[in-house]
Amino acid sequence: MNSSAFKVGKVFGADQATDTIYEETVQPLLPYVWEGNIGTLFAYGQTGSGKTFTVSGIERLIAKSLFNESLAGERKVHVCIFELAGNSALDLLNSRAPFMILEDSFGSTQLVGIQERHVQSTTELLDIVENANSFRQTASTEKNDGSSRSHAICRIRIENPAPEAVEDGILYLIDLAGSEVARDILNHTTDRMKETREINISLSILKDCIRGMADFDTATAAGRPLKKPYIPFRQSMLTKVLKHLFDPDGNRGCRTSVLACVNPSFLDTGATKNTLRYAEMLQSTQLTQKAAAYNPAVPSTWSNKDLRTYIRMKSGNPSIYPLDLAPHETGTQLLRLPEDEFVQRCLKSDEVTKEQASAFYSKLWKLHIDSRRVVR
Ligand SMILES: Nc1ncnc2c1ncn2[C@@H]1O[C@H](COP(=O)(O)OP(=O)(O)OP(=O)(O)O)[C@@H](O)[C@H]1O
Repeated sequence: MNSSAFKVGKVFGADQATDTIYEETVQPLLPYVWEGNIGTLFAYGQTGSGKTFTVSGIERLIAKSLFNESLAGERKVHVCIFELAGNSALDLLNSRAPFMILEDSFGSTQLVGIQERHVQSTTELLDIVENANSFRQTASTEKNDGSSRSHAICRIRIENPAPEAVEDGILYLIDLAGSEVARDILNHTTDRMKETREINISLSILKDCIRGMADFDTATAAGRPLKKPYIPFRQSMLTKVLKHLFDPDGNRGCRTSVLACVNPSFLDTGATKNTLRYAEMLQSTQLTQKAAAYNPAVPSTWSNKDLRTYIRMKSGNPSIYPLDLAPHETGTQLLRLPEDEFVQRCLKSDEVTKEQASAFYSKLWKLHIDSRRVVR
């Protein structure tokens, strides 16, 4: 017999409960997300290896943790749940209505047309998750009678109502569709073959992104960073949603836990080795981004202090009072303000005219758009 060794963060055996997996992999993400960062959990592995079982269990445990007293500070919790099947993005909280996945001018992924629910208790969140799961597309495969034939994503957005809060925290819980090997798809119909092909394409783009990040990290660690890695995250809807992990120009703090699920059977050895190979690659990559450093030409990197300095220096004569225009906002938050409100705030400063305020709004936006061109 040949044996193979893989280095991963932690190993959980068949006798371990989902609670243990949750405590060691996902619970540590919660305080991080609570403070305005992005946490991601994704489960991958071949069909029938326990992804849906584990992620559903974790969703239930999160519903309990989010509303207990251990996380300090007032927050609002918003949830949306959707699936990515083939080339469609479908809203599981709105009877599988289609919606679009787009990128805004700040480089953030936006789910346009999806329904997001404000939840205030564990029971409410549990009901929503259960309701969404009942809409999920499943079918029987050789390995799993209730196999998920789509990627299911639960996005929990944590809004901090405090005025000085920076960004909303986001937790993504992702149950990927299972990969199937050739032996298991011999009896599939044409439609099922097409579906399997689409699943395999999106999983393969995910792997390309992981490999791209791993190569970049290895080169950087060895002191010879690649110029700018090409990571094909815009090639599938799944990796567009996971853009925060793969975009080399990303500027949000994020941490990720990955569950690599395997079947302990002799016939599945090939698929298991493949899953573990990527788990090992992910272990060294860690998919952790740091917030972008301050750049005077990129308004989305400005703190409130940087923004106030810019307003003081560049708002013209008479100058706009920084405290009137941006009492606590960052560069990104000020840019997201509707133009009317921006102008109204400027008009609080002595002798500032509407024309001057509008011109300053345009100047800031021009700088932002130019900075996006440089970033790309
Ligand atoms: N830890 C576990 N304990 C008990 N039963 C489990 C466990 N993990 C999975 N199962 C059972 O194994 C079967 C397959 O699991 P599951 O549907 O979670 O696999 P999957 O990886 O999501 O598959 P697919 O990719 O086909 O959707 C289910 O009947 C599930 O209840």
